[in-house]
Amino acid sequence: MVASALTIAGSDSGGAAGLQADLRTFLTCGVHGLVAVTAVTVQNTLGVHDRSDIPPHVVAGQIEAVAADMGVNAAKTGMLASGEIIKAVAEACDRADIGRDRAVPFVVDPVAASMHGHPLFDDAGLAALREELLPRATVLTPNLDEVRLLTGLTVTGRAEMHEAAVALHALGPRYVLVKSGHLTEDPECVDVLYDGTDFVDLHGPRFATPHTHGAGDSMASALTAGLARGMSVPEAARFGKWFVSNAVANSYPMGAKVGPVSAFWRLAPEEFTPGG
Ligand SMILES: Nc1ncnc2c1ncn2[C@@H]1O[C@H](COP(=O)(O)OP(=O)(O)O)[C@@H](O)[C@H]1O
Ligand SMILES: Cc1ncc(COP(=O)(O)O)c(N)n1
Repeated sequence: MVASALTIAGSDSGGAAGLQADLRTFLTCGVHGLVAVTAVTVQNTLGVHDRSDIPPHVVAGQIEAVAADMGVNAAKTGMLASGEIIKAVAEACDRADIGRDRAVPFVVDPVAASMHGHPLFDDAGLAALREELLPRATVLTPNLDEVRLLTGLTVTGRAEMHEAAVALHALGPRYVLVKSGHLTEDPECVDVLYDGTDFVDLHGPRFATPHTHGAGDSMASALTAGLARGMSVPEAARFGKWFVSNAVANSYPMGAKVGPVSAFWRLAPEEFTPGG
């Protein structure tokens, strides 16, 4: 049986982040990708220039249609665009048995802004994220900007990442995975997983590349793929960290500013020989 993973996310026309990064990661991690599109962004390496949100009932409909017919082994969120979409997602996830303490593990990546600083949801979205999604999350995967938005804590070092994980765990998720990409002074890139009792430090090198667009989405979607394939949360977190470290190591320039991380590093070399 091929496992399936669902991403509930926005489209990035630049193909670096959003549902495009998620589907590419699912593919290279050997799971079938299912999608509930929340918004279409007009985006390139310079920023998010425009967007159109999908009606909430259409977002919910996509989740329920694939869950009822095809089955979902794990699900994740990315850009959720608005409070109304978040409420519709929460209700659809309940109907599809997605969420902590339910059959289908749920990774909530609390994407609040693009790396260029453009907001990807409004104030109502932040309130709905706290009330509706954090308590439903099997794993919450914030970056350090999202930590500040959700807790008010400013993290400048590894010890503070542990404090932030404790504060976030109190908001309802089963596990918290705090991502360390923004601690640019740290020679290593150590993410932290916390289950309410124990901390697991996920070690990895810090690569000196400016091209990290889509790193967060790739980490969360590899983690989701691991869960879909039956890994435990700590195992899937290690898998996600391993996947994204390689994706950052193989990132490439494209466009005027920050280029994408690569999911290609897992693909086999081209075997077709023209005329052969
Ligand atoms: N320069 C880097 N070298 C190695 N890993 C990185 C680097 N930047 C980010 N990562 C990894 O990519 C993932 C995303 O990190 P982060 O940048 O904090 O999130 P986001 O992309 O959501 O802002 C994390 O697992 C982090 O450890
Ligand atoms: C549609 C969409 N979803 C998510 C992100 C966040 O990714 P990043 O932090 O790499 O900009 C994005 N820029 N666009």
